[in-house]
Order: sequence, then C-alpha cells, then structure tokens
Amino acid sequence: MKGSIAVIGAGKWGQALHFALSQKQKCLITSRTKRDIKNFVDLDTALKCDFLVIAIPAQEIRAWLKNNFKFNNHKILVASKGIEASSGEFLNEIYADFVPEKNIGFISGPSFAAEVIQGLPCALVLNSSSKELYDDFEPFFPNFIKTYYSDDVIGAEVAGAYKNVLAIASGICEGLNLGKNAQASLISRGLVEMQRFGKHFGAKKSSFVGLSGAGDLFLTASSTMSRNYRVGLGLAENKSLEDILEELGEVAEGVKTSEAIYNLSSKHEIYTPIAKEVKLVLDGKNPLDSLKDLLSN
Ligand SMILES: NC(=O)C1=CN([C@@H]2O[C@H](COP(=O)(O)OP(=O)(O)OC[C@H]3O[C@@H](n4cnc5c(N)ncnc54)[C@H](OP(=O)(O)O)[C@@H]3O)[C@@H](O)[C@H]2O)C=CC1
Ligand SMILES: O=C(CO)COP(=O)(O)O
Repeated sequence: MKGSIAVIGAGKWGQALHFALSQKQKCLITSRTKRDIKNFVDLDTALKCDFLVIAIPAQEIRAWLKNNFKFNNHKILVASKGIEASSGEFLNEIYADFVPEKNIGFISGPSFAAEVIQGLPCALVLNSSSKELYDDFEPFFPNFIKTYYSDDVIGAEVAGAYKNVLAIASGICEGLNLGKNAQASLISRGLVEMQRFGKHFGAKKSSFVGLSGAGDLFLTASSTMSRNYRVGLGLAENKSLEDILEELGEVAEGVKTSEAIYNLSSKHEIYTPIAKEVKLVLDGKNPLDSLKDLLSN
C-alpha cells in the first residue's frame, strides 16, 4: 500500500466501502454527522490521507467541495452515481474545478452496499483517465471485490446515473403488476436508451454491455434492495414523492438525475423516452398512463 486512506461520507455506501477497504489496512472514515464507527475521525484528519473515497450524494458534491475541500495531491475515487440537476453537469466536470484529471477515478458496477458490508463477492470497475491511479487503488481492495480498469469515465458515469432512473421505471412497472415481459422490455429498451444518451457525450459502447451498464442496471432494476426501485413501487401505489422519500430516509439519486437527463436530452435533442416518462411521473403524471404510453405503439 502506498499511503493512508479515508472514506468521506458514512451513509450506506460509505460504510460498506469503509468495511471493504479496512480488510487489508487501516482505513479512516468521516461524515457530516459523527458516528460510533471504528476509525471514525474528523474531516481535517481524513483530508490528511493520501487516498480518499468520496461517497456523498451527487447533488451535494459541488457545495461540499466548495466549503470543505482543499486539494493536497490526493488520489480520489468518487463513489456517487448521479448527474447534478441544477447544472446538468456530470460529476467529473464538477470535480475538474477542484482535482486534476489524473488524480481522480469513478467507481461503477453492481454493488448493493448491504451485500458488500457482509463481505459477499462482487466486481467493480475503477474508471479513470489514469491507469496509474487504478494501479494505486487496486491493492486496497479486499479479495471479495474483483476490480477492473476502464478509461471510460463518462461511460461509467452515465451508466451509473442512468440506471437509477431506469430502476424507478422498473419499480413502477412491477408495482402496477404489468408482468415480467413488460419489465424485461423496459429494462432492455432502457439499456439501449442509456447507451444512446452516453454516446452523445462520448461514452464507449462497451461500458454499457459490461458491469457498469448492464451489470448495474439488471441488479438495480430488478430488486427491492434498490432505493430507486422502491421509489418506483411507491409511485405505482400513488404515494406522494415526499412521503416515499421520507419513508426511504436515504438518497435515491434517480429522482434528481431524471430531471438532469430530461433537461440534457431536451437541450441536445437526444431521444430518451423512458427517462422522460419517469420525470413526468415524478412531476405528477399518472404512472399507468405513463407506462402505457411507453409500451404501446
Ligand atoms: N447504497 C448503495 O448500495 C450504493 C450507493 N451508491 C451511491 O453512493 C452515493 C451515496 O449513497 P449512500 O451512501 O447509499 O446514501 P445514504 O443516503 O445512505 O448516505 C448519504 C451520505 O452522504 C452524506 N451527506 C449528505 N448530504 C451531505 C452534504 N450536504 N454534505 C456532506 N455530506 C452529506 C450523509 O452524511 P451524514 O449522514 O453524516 O449526515 C451520508 O453519510 C449515492 O450517489 C449512491 O447512488 C453507489 C453504489 C452503491
Ligand atoms: O447503485 C446501487 C447498486 O449498484 C444502489 O442502488 P440504489 O441507490 O437504487 O439502492
């Protein structure tokens, strides 16, 4: 190991990554709210580490960087999956104002925190323009996590963010009892849609058929372990978004990301019918009308 490491953000994913990264060496963790976790430290102590893994919601990152972060030659892995709704910027664009490109990477792939924190096996992709960054981080990962390298940062980001929106759609489909045929159709058309969206921004096709795309989409869009899927189930029951999110008590990135994709698609004239319907349902459209509109000629 080439230095010290800390996780920033002690939510579900931050705690799971902290557990994983503590298997081979000491790993610090910090968060906005103090917690009784081994090796929990204050932010200043965490920022003195050489390697950082940042696991805070996408919509909070810009303000957090502005108010809390000072670059000190850190090597950073971003664990968040989302697109900033207010600006339509991808996370790598936001981080670019604070961290040089060669010092940053993005985690993608199918990885429910609840399974990682039990030490169950999974495979992740570490995406960075710098292979050296991958080589530096790879030894920190435990044996139960197989890591792959990709230089397709934008592909990983689009896939990780988009699948959350598609998981909402899939949860709506399940909640409305439209059947497994409809759900499989929605998920596979969703995969085509996220690939089309990603291609516009320079993503590689291979990222969408691998762990970052199909892998994470199939996981999230078919399981009640997913918060985004559960948002869809709640919408199908005609619950208000406010009540759904309060009940969830954790972040569901697909909600704000659907807004970002809707705006980016309008601006760049990209055909993204599923993301559009998710946005419209979140704005109040009847979910059954929405799914019928999607699944009929
Ligand atoms: N859970 C999972 O299975 C996976 C999640 N992800 C992604 O990881 C990211 C985090 O998800 P997850 O940990 O599950 O979410 P949680 O809702 O469980 O936790 C969010 C964390 O972010 C912190 N946070 C929230 N707002 C702010 C802020 N304004 N400033 C600083 N910190 C803040 C919270 O800090 P505090 O509680 O200390 O106040 C909390 O620790 C998301 O983008 C998600 O999509 C990716 C892969 C798997
Ligand atoms: O990204 C995830 C698994 O890879 C977690 O998905 P949810 O945020 O929908 O729970």
